[in-house]
Amino acid sequence: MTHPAQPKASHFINGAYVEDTAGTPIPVIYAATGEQIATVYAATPAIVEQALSTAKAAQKAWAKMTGTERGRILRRAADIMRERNHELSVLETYDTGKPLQETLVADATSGADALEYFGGLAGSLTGEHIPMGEDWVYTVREALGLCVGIGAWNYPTQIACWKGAPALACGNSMVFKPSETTPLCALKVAEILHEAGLPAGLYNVIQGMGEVGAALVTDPRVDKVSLTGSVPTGKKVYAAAAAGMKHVTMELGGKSPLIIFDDADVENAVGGAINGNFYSSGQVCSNGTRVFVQKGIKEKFLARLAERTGAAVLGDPQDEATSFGPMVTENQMNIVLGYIEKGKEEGARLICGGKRADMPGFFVEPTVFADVTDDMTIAREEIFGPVMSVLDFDTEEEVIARANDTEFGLSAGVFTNDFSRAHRVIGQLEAGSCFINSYNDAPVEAPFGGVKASGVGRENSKEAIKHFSQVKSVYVRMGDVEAAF
Ligand SMILES: NC(=O)c1ccc[n+]([C@@H]2O[C@H](COP(=O)([O-])OP(=O)(O)OC[C@H]3O[C@@H](n4cnc5c(N)ncnc54)[C@H](O)[C@@H]3O)[C@@H](O)[C@H]2O)c1
Repeated sequence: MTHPAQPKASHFINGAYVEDTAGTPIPVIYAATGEQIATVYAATPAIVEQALSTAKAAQKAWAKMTGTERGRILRRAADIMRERNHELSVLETYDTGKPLQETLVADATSGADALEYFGGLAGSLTGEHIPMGEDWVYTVREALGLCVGIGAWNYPTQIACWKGAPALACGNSMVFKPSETTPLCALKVAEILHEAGLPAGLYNVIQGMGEVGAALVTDPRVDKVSLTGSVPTGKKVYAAAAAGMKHVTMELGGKSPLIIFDDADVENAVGGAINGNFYSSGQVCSNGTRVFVQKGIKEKFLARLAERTGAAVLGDPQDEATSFGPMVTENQMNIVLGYIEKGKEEGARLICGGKRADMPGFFVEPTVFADVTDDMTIAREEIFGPVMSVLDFDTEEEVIARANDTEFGLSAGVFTNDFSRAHRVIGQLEAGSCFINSYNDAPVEAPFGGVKASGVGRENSKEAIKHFSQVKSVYVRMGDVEAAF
């Protein structure tokens, strides 16, 4: 019998599901059991061509509609997503292995927030009037044209919406390629957008590995590329886009610092460290995986952290009582286990976890290492799994320098009851998305993105509008033209 997660077809192009079994088969494996639940096929060159030519042809008429008309469709899609939240959350759990307890509140919900927010903004996208004496300049905010979105595997619904919603609000069309690891959810986003009244051809989803992504990025018809992925992929995609002088948004990886001062509330700091390391089994780009704890609070912090981490419920992710799911793939599990072994070898002190869980599926226990030093591999490289490194520090000045000593700059957090210190420290941290006495909140109203190797541009908020549109300026002369001859 066909599994309920199996989509109607692999691709969604020009308002309809499209299949082409000539492409490489991509098995969809449910991470909690290891069983294959669906198959999709990578886009062939013919499918890539169909998606790009459709998106190119549909864009101009869409950009001519008023923002309010475009926004109404996005807001209708948001309503449909909320009505179907349960069904979409179950699918997100099949796609990623993340527990339903999380997906019910984080994924389709966040996707719907983006559609609603950018739907609301669409009618307000205007230019400026700049007086120049008798003359004047006016500016017009215009769409970029055809945008490509490329997704990572940790938030397939959210990423499809965080890229699609602002792109469409500004009058662009999009071809979205989900990660080959989680190909299912973006198809539902496309289906819902069209059900809400989106004209055919404006939001297309095609499947495939890196080479399909590369074919999209290098196509001369494409005006902008928005990637969520790792730093090595980001470097390749950014370079390919630069060769065609295309706009980019790069949402890449991190190794973010979370700094806990002696005067912090211990329960809140432990809660922040758990949210910043173990949510989605640690598969979150903004995670605060270098937890710097001031020496006076260290043992108290570690004791409560170990106690509370012991309360994680590993199990069937479709059971709402489960609070901690598997790694997305067997390969990702092995990468994470490799880092855990490195941590042990390099002399970090294991506080809890530290191995594969004794159950089916790709589960790794939530793991905490203490006495981690700055030069250890687990403190330097992005692990993308449930491995928290706790490092000691003495002074504010010292911790700021150590926190910034990384190529990454996605996020940073500070826990302290001294608010002048909180703002002083955050002001000196090299990171794009920061938190004070909290961690990993990502509301659509707040800009999200990184500095240094963690990325270029911002998603969400009004900032995203700037990255999916461009400004035309028009000088208007009221008098005669003076010329030299
Ligand atoms: N900053 C953010 O918003 C954010 C959010 C989630 C994940 N991430 C990062 O994503 C990474 C994990 O995701 P992943 O393993 O899927 O990343 P990845 O870099 O392996 O792949 C990302 C996407 O890029 C595609 N791709 C690969 N090579 C390509 C090429 N040459 N041209 C075009 N596309 C190509 C892949 O098929 C996939 O869809 C982590 O580093 C994580 O930190 C960042």
